[in-house]
Amino acid sequence: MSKHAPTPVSMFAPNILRPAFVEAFRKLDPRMLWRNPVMLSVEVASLITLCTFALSLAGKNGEPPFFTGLVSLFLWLTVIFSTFAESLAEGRGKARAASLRKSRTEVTAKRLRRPELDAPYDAVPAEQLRKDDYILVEAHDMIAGDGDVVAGAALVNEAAVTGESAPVVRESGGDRSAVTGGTEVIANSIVVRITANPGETFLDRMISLIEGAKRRKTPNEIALEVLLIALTLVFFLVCVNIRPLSLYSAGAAGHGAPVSLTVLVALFVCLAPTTIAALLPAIGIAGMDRLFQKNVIALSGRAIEAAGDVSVLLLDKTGTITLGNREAVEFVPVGGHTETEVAQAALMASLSDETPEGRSIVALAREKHGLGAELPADARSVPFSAETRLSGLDTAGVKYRKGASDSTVAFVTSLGAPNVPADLPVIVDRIARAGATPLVVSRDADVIGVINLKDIIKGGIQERFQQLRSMGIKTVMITGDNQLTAAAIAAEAQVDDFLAQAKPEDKLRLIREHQEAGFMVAMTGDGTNDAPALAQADVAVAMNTGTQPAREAANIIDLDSNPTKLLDIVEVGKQILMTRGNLTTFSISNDVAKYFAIIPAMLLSIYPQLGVLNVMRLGSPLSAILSAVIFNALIIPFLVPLALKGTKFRPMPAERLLIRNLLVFGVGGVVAPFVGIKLIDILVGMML
Ligand SMILES: Nc1ncnc2c1ncn2[C@@H]1O[C@H](COP(=O)(O)OP(=O)(O)OP(=O)(O)O)[C@@H](O)[C@H]1O
Ligand SMILES: [K+]
Ligand SMILES: [Mg+2]
Repeated sequence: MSKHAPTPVSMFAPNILRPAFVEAFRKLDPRMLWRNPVMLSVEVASLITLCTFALSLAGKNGEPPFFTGLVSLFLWLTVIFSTFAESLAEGRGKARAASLRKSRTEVTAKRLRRPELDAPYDAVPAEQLRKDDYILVEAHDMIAGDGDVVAGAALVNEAAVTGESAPVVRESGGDRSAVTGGTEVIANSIVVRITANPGETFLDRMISLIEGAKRRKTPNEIALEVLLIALTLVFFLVCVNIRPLSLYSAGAAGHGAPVSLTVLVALFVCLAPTTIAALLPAIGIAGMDRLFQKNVIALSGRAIEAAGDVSVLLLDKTGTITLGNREAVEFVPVGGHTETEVAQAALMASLSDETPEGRSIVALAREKHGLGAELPADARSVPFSAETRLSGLDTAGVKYRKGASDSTVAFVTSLGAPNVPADLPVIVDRIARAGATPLVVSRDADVIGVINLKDIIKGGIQERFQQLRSMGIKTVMITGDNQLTAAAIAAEAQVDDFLAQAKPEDKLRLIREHQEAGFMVAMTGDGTNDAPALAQADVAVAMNTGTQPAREAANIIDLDSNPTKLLDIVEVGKQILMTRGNLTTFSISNDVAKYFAIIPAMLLSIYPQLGVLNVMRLGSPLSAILSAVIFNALIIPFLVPLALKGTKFRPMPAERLLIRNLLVFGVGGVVAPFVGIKLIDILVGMML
């Protein structure tokens, strides 16, 4: 269906592996590594062992150089495997960012002196454009910056940003007015009001995000990291105290050697939670990348993780569940008026209405009834707002209005002596029950008729809502539209619940209520009137086809404008949380085996009784320590594919999943090193 910009398919493709390898060494710089304190401590440990290796080469250290050398080598590898995993996770994003940069070529903009299609303009380089400048974009021009269409309508090719090759309509007035810099107009001309200064555009944000420049740790990540640092500190203190203890004990026993610095450092690294610390950054980055491959731009990792815990999804109707091009298809008279009268009044009420609905009414009046009119000189226009749900025009002392049924009836009532025909509710009902939007037309205090605005539900939406339901996520449609239309669309789309006649503040309130009840709330929307609700939601997904305010209030943008994308977002969110938990369990239960390998080896010469702990029957004390260090390093690349691809997601109840994972990774984490260290010990024994 959609053609994506050429990006490397696999994280392990050669053109990703090679730069990641170089990057892995660059990340060894302590100024970069300090973001991962546990790995920084391993780097310091590697440096120390490098020194003990140099000393043993010079014969100033009792230990054999092969031992100190191999320990040092594998400690360095432990750090490099970690930086390599992170670089691999960033790889595909960097490649895509590079191709985005290329598409952001030098553009010349036509800066208008007045915000009109035929006003004179100056040609200026795109970098000189500022917020609130107006530019003219004609066929085959590249749009020079982010903005809103304020006049005209055009076909735009957004492939550079979305990877989608089918052109989309961008027009002034409605919920499809936002344009993105770097995309190309392929037919017609538009006037665009620039909304972002150079360097702050959507493309810029996207590039810096996927390059990792703006990546912040999520609260979950920080919490886990604090735990890992605390564990590391504890093991550090243990190791620091072993040396004086062993010195004293060796003296008191009169035999045995005190524990060497190399062995202490090795012990420290083996006990510290290095496996999870090494893979922690890669897990989050890879998750964002997996979403990105699905054309979803997450502006924060926190939003994705919140999606893993979402229990309610609110969606707006028009433009989110439906295609959003509500078009007038019929004028229906009431109270003995004629169809032409309705068309006439509807036309007058829409002459200055720049929304797509308004324009479609003018078009229908012209095409079907041959009507047309110039905007009268004395006209005072009443623009549509989501608050009033009404729009119209006052001219020559006559008030023309059209709007939601209750709003229009309330308006004519407010004028005094209203004429609301008895057949109005019947007509409004008929249209609404079919899932269309009825707009009631009035001329002063007279209700003349009803406009039928049709909209179409996006394809394949029902089964995706069904899937959300099976994951325990409730879907609620909120719309400014009337009860009957809302009910009809809700039934067709198969959402769990709906709220009709909602004003922007109702959407906001509904979200707050759910949040106060302790639920994580996701909101999907496209309109300016959705922006406050989007800003309040924990997970706020804006359709890329939506308005600029909606896209700014959101923390996730779906380039494909598909409301059911939340399913993918939830899945990736859950995967990130699960992968992190699983690898932490694995990493910590690994320690059990390492105790059995290292402690007896280390203190055997002082306390021969410790031999009973040597259940693994490892070759020699040196080989035991070496094997533990090698295992500790090699387990990281072994787990990289799991960290990057994420734990396979299974829709099952959370508790069962938790127990299953604890069993697999907890027990696996204990068993794996017993087997691994024993095997490496045999290999080391054969080499010596
Ligand atoms: N141009 C217009 N002139 C007059 N009334 C309109 C116009 N456009 C919409 N309406 C009426 O106002 C109501 C609210 O419209 P609005 O687009 O704000 O709804 P919304 O909350 O965005 O809907 P949704 O949530 O379904 O997108 C519509 O249901 C319709 O009855
Ligand atoms: K470790
Ligand atoms: Mg809307």
